[in-house]
Amino acid sequence: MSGHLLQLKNVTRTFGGITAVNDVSLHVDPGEIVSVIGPNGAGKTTLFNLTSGVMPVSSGRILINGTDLSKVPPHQFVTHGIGRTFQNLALFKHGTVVENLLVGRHWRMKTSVLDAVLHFGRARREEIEARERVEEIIEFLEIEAIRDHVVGTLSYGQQKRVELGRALATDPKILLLDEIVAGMNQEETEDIARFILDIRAELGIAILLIEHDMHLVMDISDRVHALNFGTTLTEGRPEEVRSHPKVIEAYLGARAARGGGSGAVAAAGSGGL
Ligand SMILES: Nc1ncnc2c1ncn2[C@@H]1O[C@H](COP(=O)(O)OP(=O)(O)OP(=O)(O)O)[C@@H](O)[C@H]1O
Repeated sequence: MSGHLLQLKNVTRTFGGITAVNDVSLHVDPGEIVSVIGPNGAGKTTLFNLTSGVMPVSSGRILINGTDLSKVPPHQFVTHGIGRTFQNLALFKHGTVVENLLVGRHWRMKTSVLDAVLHFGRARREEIEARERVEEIIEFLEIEAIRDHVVGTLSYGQQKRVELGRALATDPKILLLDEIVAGMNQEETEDIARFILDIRAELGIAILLIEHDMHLVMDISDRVHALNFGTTLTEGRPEEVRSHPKVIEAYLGARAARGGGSGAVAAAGSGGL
């Protein structure tokens, strides 16, 4: 058994002729905040999709607390403690904040519909627990004022916070955050940074994040894993990775290929890469 909370061992994913993720190994220990960085197309989202069970690996292994997830059906990754947010909001826009958070909770509840009929008492207890947990998360994320608002009417920053809440409602051991601050203003970004640190400190949840915002990466990460063309460039403490020649080259190469700077490159540049 490995001592790591999450461990990816030589993970590869191909799409036809494209190797989106190529022999990547990484780990996250309890209480750690680890970031995955890399220019557009580096394989970050694919790596997240593999880690959260959205798609299977072509080869390699993913372990959580030493348990190999290769035989675990995708929808059960969540019951093994892997929670995530998505790059494009994946909330139920017509539902309220509370309803969206309850959906997250239900993803990990044990009671099936048949169980609910046969064991009404247990189902009811779980439902009460779910509502209590959702209320705790609402308080934690300071979204009491919008708890009964329809999600589609909320600002983008608020919706992102609800998505964070829905992922927390699954009671993850590790939370995968896919570009959580993309499209946010500075104030919203600072709020999210604070929540990420609080999630680790107060809830004891480890975090793996994909992030283009280099200020955020440098501020909150314990370790950074840099990818390019699906392959690990380097891994280490934020300042080591930022100044690593291969990382600088990858970002400059991406900028040159694009004929300027945007997205990852601009963010990386502004972060002093
Ligand atoms: N479903 C798919 N089918 C075919 N190719 C894919 C698929 N998903 C990703 N790819 C390819 O895999 C490579 C890695 O893509 P991925 O989206 O993982 O990169 P990324 O680092 O997340 O990029 P970005 O920063 O733009 O989100 C790209 O070349 C992409 O075109």
